[in-house]
Amino acid sequence: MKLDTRAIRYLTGEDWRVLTAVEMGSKNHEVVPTTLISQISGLRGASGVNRSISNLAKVGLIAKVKNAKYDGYRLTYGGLDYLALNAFIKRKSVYSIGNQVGVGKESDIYVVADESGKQIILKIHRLGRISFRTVKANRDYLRNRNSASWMYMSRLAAMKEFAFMKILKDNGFPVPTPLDQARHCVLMELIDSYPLRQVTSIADPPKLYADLMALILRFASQGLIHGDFNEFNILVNEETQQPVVIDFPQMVSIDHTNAKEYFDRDVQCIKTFFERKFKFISDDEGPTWDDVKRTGKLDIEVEASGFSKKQAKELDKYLQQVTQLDEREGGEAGDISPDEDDEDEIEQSSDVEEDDDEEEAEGEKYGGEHSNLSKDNPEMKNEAKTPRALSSGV
Ligand SMILES: Nc1ncnc2c1ncn2[C@@H]1O[C@H](COP(=O)(O)OP(=O)(O)OP(=O)(O)O)[C@@H](O)[C@H]1O
Repeated sequence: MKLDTRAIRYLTGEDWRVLTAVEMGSKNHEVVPTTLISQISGLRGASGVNRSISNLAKVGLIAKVKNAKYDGYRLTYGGLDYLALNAFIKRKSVYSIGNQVGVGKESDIYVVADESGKQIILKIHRLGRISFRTVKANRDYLRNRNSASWMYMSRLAAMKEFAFMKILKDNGFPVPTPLDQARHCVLMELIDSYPLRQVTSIADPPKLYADLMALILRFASQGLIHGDFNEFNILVNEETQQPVVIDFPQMVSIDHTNAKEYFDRDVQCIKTFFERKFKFISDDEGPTWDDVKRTGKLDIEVEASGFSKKQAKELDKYLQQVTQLDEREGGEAGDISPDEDDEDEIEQSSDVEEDDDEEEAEGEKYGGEHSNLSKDNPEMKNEAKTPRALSSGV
C-alpha cells in the first residue's frame, strides 16, 4: 500500500467534503450508498456529488462496491491517508512528504517535513493489512463484521502510540518526541539512528545490554511493559551508542493478566539477540518479575490522556487475536491490504485503480522482516531531504 500524494493538491473543497462523507458513512455502513454520501456531504445538486465521487474513485481514494442490495462506495486506505494528511496540513504540522524509510508489519514510515523544513517521521498505522488465509470466520471476527474496523483499529493504535509516547517523553524516557496525531497517523521526531538489528558497530555490547535491561526495569517501575522490546524497536545511535525505543501499540500495564509473560519475553528477546549477534552472555540472569518494584503509575495516568481504558481493551483484544492467528499460521499470514482483500466485491470498472501486482510485490518485501529502505538504498535517504510540497496554495 503506497502513499501516493500526487492527487492531494488537485482535490477541490467539494471533493474533500465527499471524501469525509464516505468516511462518516462507513462508520455504520460497510458500503456507503450514494444517496447517503450526498446527504452527509450537504452539497446541493447531484451532479457535483457525482463528479466528486468519480474524481475520488479515479485516484483510488474511494472504491465502488457491489453489494447484494445496492451499489455504493467504501473508503480505501488511500482515502484515509489523504484525510489524515489534510488534517496535518491544515494544522501546519506537515508541509511536504519525502520517502518511505521503513516498513513494519502493521505500519508504513515516511520522512516528511514541517513548514520550517524540519524533517519528521510520519507513521501510518495499517492494522488489518495482515489478513489471514484461514477460515473466513476469523477474518469476520477481526473485522468485527464491518469493514470500518480496520480503520477504527488503526486509529486506536495511533491514539495509543501517541498517548504512551507523550507520557514516556514527559517522564524522561528515551523515546521520540510525539508531535501530532490524526486518524491512523502519528507524527514524531526523526531519530537519526538505525534499528539495533542493523547497527554494525556496537563499541561495548555489555554496557548496551545493561542499559537495555535497566530500561525494561525502569518502564516496569513506572507500571509499564513495552511488549515488543526487540532489535527492531530499539534505535541505536552509532556515535553516541544511545538507545531510543519506538513502537508502542502493544504496551501494557504491569497489572495486565499476561504482564509477567510479556516482561519475561522482553528480557528474553534482548538476551537472545545479544547472544546471537555479539556472542555475549551475561553472568547474571537479567531482571526477573520479582525485581519489579512499582514507584510510579504511568499506566494509570495515561488513561487521562484521551486514550481510554475501554479503547485499550478493544485494541488489546484485536492484537491478541492477530498474534494468536499469526502463531497458528507459523507467522506466514499473508500480507494483504484491506483494499486487496475485498477484491472480489469490487467492481472492476475503470473508475477504480487496483494495482494487484504492486500489492504482491510489497507482500514479498515485508517477508516477516523489516526492511529499512533508507539504509539499503542510500539514494532514497538523500532524496528524502527534498520532500515534495503537498498543498498547492503555498
Ligand atoms: N522516529 C523514528 N525515527 C527514525 N526511524 C524510525 C522512527 N520510527 C520508525 N522508524 C523506522 O521505521 C521502522 C518501523 O517502525 P515501527 O517499528 O514503529 O513500525 P511497526 O509497524 O510497528 O513495526 P513492527 O513490525 O515491529 O510492528 C523502524 O524499524 C525504523 O527503522
